[in-house]
Parts: sequence; C-alpha cells; structure tokens
Amino acid sequence: MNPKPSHWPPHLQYIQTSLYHSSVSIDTQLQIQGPENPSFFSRRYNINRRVVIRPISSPSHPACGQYGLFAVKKIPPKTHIIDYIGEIHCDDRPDSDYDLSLYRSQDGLHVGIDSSTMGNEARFINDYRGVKPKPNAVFSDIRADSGAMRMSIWSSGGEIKKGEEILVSYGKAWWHARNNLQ
Ligand SMILES: C[S@@+](CC[C@H](N)C(=O)[O-])C[C@H]1O[C@@H](n2cnc3c(N)ncnc32)[C@H](O)[C@@H]1O
Repeated sequence: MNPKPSHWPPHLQYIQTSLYHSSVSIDTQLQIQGPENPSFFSRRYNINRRVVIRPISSPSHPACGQYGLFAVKKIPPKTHIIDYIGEIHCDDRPDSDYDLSLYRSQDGLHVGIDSSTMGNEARFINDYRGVKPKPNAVFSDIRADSGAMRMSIWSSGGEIKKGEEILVSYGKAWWHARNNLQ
C-alpha cells in the first residue's frame, strides 16, 4: 500500500492521480488530457515534501478543529507548490466544499475536480479570510507541457516562510454560494 501523508484522515481516500467519474465522457477526457497525452492516468504525484497537513487547534482560527496545509520549508515567490487532484466530474456537486472548476465549454459543459472523498494534500488548503490579511498562494488552471489541464497552486508575489499556513482565496462566489446554503 502507498504511504499517506501524515495526519491524512482515515475516512478519506488518498490518491496520487486524478480519477474520472462516470459522468465524464471519453471525448471530454480527451479534451482534458490534451491531444498528445493519452496516458493522463500515468501522471502520479508522490507525497509533497514542501508542505504538511496539520490539525488546527488555535481557537482564533476560523477552521479550528479542522486541518490546514503548512510550509515545511521556505517557498520562494511565484513557485509551484502542489497540484489539486481529486475526482474529475461533469455532474453537479452543489454540496461539496472541495469542488473546483477546471473547465467550462462554450456549449455549457462544466468539468470540476472534487476532493470531498478523495484527493491529495491540496484539499486541506484554507481560505485566508479571518486568518491573514491576504492570501499567500493562488490557484492557476493551466495546460501542462504534456497538454493536460491542471489546477495548480502557486505562491503569490511574496515568499512563504517555513511553518506558515498556505492560504488562498476561494473567491467571493464560493463564499456567496456557501452562505446562501446555510
Ligand atoms: C477545501 S476545505 C479546506 C480544508 C478543511 N479545513 C479540512 O480540514 O478539510 C474547505 C473548508 O474549510 C473550512 N475553511 C477554509 N477556510 C476557511 C476560512 N477562512 N474560514 C472558515 N472556514 C474555512 C470550511 O469549513 C470550508 O468548507
């Protein structure tokens, strides 16, 4: 069995590559993989040595009692930290707090990456609101050199210090949707 990152919760599946849900057609899979990469599944990620999952116990942290992702060592500005992987799907996941949009086609097809039940360390990245004045990392949806679509997380313009929590902005729309569900 593959080793899991420390503090990985036992009820979640730790995966090293994104998996396709049955709602993703073969045509869409090819669009996501890119024309020259028939082996999307072969891109495997090892445990990420730049970051560590830690339980959050500070009562002033809005995600106290949950987990967060922290830098193990200094991360320079504008540096790739980790790719966000999970279940790639085309069905609606309105109740998932772990669902990112990967791709939207002109004819309305929506492809997401959901890590609510399976994923890697990136699923533990919290939003900066209530923690720090601004995020120190950003999401970036790019096509890798292989042609495959990826959702990556990069450090922003400043260095992330050893021990600092990695924090992104989920965006106003994410918080708006979540607050409207409550
Ligand atoms: C993608 S998960 C982040 C990882 C999560 N803390 C965990 O342990 O699984 C998103 C969830 O984390 C929590 N969260 C993240 N950032 C937050 C913030 N700034 N304020 C309050 N809750 C936050 C919310 O419960 C949200 O639904």
